Amino acid sequence: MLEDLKEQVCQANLDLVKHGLVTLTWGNASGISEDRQHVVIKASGVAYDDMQPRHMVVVDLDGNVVEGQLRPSSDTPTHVLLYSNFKTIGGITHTHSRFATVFAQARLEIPCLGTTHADHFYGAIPVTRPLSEEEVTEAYEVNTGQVIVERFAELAPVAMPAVLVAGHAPFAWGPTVAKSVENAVALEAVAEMALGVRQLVAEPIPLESYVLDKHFLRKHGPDAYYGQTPEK
Ligand SMILES: O=C(CO)[C@@H](O)[C@H](O)COP(=O)(O)O
Repeated sequence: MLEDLKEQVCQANLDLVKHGLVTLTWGNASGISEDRQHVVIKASGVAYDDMQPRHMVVVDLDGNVVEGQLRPSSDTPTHVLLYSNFKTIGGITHTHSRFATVFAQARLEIPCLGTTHADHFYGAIPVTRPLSEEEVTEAYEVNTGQVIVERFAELAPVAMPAVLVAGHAPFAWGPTVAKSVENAVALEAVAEMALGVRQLVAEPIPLESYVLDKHFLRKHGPDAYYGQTPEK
C-alpha cells in the first residue's frame, strides 16, 4: 500500500541527513496520499543510517497505524492535524535544525531581511505562542499542532510554508514531501543569515513590503497569495 509514497518519504528523511538538518534521530518527514486519507511517516527513533522505505509507517488521519510493524514518529499527531487543517499541503518536515531552533527557543520570528528569504517565504517566519503548562501533557504533539493552526488563522500555508514552535523547533511543509524538505533547508539558511545580520547590525532592516510583494509575485505568481489579490 502506497509503496511509491513510502519511497518518497524515506528519501525525504534521508535528505535531511544530506542537508545537515538532523542530529541523532531527531526530526521527521511525512507525506499524504492523493486521496488525503493516509499519511506515510518515518518510524520513531529509527537510525537514519538503517532507514528503508519498508520501515515507513502508514497512518489514517486520526493517527491510527494502518500498515507497518514499527511505531510511527512521536510527532505523528502534529503531522496529521496539520494535514487535516491545511488542505493544500502534501508533505511536512520537522527538524531541530540549529539556527531555526535557536529562533524557536528564543521565541523570535525570523525577519524577512532579503530576497533570499522572500524567494521562499512571504514575510517573517512566524513563531507560535508557547504551550501552556496544561498543554505539555501526553497530548503535547496534538497541542503543538493546535498552536500552529492557531498561529495560521491569518496566514496562508501556501505563502508561508514554515513555522517556529516556541520553545521547540521548526516545521516546514509544501505540496510534496520533497518540497517540504527544500523549504526546511531554505528555512535553516535564512535563519543562519538572519542571525548573522543581527550580529553585524544592532537593528536589522526588514525588506520593504513593496519589494517583498513584487519579488514574491515574480517568483510564485498571484495564486501563491491564496485569497489575497495584490495589485498587478
Ligand atoms: O521533536 C521531537 C522531540 O522533541 C521529535 O522530532 C524527535 O526529535 C524525533 O522523534 P521521532 O520522529 O523519532 O519519534
